[in-house]
Amino acid sequence: MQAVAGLVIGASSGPQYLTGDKTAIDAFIAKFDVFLFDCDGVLWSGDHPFPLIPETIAHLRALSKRLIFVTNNSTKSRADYAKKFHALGIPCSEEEVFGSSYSAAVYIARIMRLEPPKNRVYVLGESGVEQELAAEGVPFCGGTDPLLRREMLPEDFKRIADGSLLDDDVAIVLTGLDYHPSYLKYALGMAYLRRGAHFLATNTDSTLPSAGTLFPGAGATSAPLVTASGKQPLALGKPGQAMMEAIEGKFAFERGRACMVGDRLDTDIRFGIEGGLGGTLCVLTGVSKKEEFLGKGKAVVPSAYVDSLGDLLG
Ligand SMILES: O=C(O)[C@H](O)[C@H](O)COP(=O)(O)O
Ligand SMILES: [Mg+2]
Repeated sequence: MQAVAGLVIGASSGPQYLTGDKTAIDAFIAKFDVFLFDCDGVLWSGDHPFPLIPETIAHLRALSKRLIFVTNNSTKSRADYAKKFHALGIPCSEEEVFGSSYSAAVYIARIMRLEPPKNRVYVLGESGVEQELAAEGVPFCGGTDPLLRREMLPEDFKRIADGSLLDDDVAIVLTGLDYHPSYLKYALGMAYLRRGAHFLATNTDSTLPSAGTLFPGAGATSAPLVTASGKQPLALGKPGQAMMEAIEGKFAFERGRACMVGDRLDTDIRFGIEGGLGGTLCVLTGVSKKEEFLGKGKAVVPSAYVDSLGDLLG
């Protein structure tokens, strides 16, 4: 069974527990041609891969499964991720990575298509966002600009109010996971939103699983701007279906033969279920715990779950 509140799909026998059951694991894998893999909390925790990840990925490739790595972590570009995969010994090509920073850049460049010069993006986030915007030819400012990594000075209030510190070509404010937030960066973001800029986010995950624990996520680093502006951003990562359409457009797969593998119910599993995928697999090495989906009346329930991704080796 997999479900989102009010929408129940398949037999109501609850999610299948696969760990240790080789027959069930092989039968589950055989149902799918394509696996969409979340990254943080599934493949690794920060820079620490979970056990047997390279072997599991190689096993699925040997079964001719197509693999797409779908992460909400916007701090890295697809090129950065290909390097990380390589460094961790996980076979993967840049083409197989689809991150929320890429999703946002594609949405801005190919869907919004704002006319220059008033098409610049003010970024609250890290270099992954900037790299993907640059790859799509979208101009940007803010982000990793070292001039913004400083204290807010008294004269900054006046210069933001009179517009002399603002870029008149900014038409979009885009937030992502930001490891360098500052009052100045929020004040500039607020000023652009008050001027009518579109408010977008790569993702709004509340927490980031890393080093075996949880840290503030992208949603936490953009929250001050949400509170100050009273506006909610359009999120272009999971569980948003704009990302699913973009992935399907790029990889052309049959949704019924695809499985979403993730550690987070409100992003990964919801993404797979609302996307009408054939199945969802929850991995218990990250954010969500089995108590959150076992038992009656649970809002988001995966098709199956394992303790760790390496359990798929049986
Ligand atoms: O705060 C964040 O951005 C998220 O915690 C992080 O992006 C999650 O990445 P994912 O699990 O989708 O790879
Ligand atoms: Mg995750």
